Amino acid sequence: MTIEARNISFRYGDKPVLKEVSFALTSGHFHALLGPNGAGKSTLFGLLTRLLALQQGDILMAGQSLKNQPAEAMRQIGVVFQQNALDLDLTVRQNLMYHGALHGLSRKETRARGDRELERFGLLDRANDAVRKLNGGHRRRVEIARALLHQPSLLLLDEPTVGLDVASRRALNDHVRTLCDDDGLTVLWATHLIEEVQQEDRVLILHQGQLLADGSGRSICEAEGTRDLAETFESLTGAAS
Ligand SMILES: Nc1ncnc2c1ncn2[C@@H]1O[C@H](COP(=O)(O)OP(=O)(O)OP(=O)(O)O)[C@@H](O)[C@H]1O
Repeated sequence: MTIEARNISFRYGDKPVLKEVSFALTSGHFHALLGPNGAGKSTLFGLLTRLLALQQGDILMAGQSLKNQPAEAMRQIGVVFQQNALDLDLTVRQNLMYHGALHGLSRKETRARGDRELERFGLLDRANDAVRKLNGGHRRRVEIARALLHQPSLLLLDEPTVGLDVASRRALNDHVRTLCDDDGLTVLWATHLIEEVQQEDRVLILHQGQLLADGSGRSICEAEGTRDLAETFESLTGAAS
């Protein structure tokens, strides 16, 4: 189950921001969408999540066209946006129950799935706490648990570690990798932080709206003749990591 972007171009007014971007993700893998600030990552996320309307090209989610079968396509994805989108005054479980209801899941089903996710995330004992009492890393975990409630095959995360300390960033990144290994989830993780990307990852480097590299971290470095991804990123984008 994968995402395929076909020839995506996008402009704000007369300003081109994405230029003929095409890629196909590999099922069950962790993909890093790496780009400096302003590269167009959030715009691409906006298109993948239908916050923005496609202007040119199409996106297939597990084979469903965003243009022609938007409801079916959207059911395939779970999304974690850059900004925290939980209700701080509701408990962890209430946040999950509400999301389950939005997806048409029964209360029983939502509770069972929610508890299973919370347990995996080591947060089941916090289910009845108001989200406000959780630290930033735990709040993000609850958001991921919520994004997985309707059992999507694809998980999209837009700079999910913004505002977290180094240890929480690493824990979150490791956790999402485990989801790929354990559940066969296909992940697209947007970031401008090279330390969140590993040589084994599929890496898509976006710069000024163009996809400059697409392949395993290792193969991209070999093609560029660089020692590591940090050097590759700097040589392709001019951005120091
Ligand atoms: N609503 C908008 N109207 C006009 N220009 C915009 C708008 N949103 C973004 N842009 C511009 O589009 C370009 C790409 O922005 P985008 O937010 O997609 O990049 P990004 O890679 O996500 O960067 P960041 O990490 O800073 O969010 C930037 O030059 C930005 O200034």
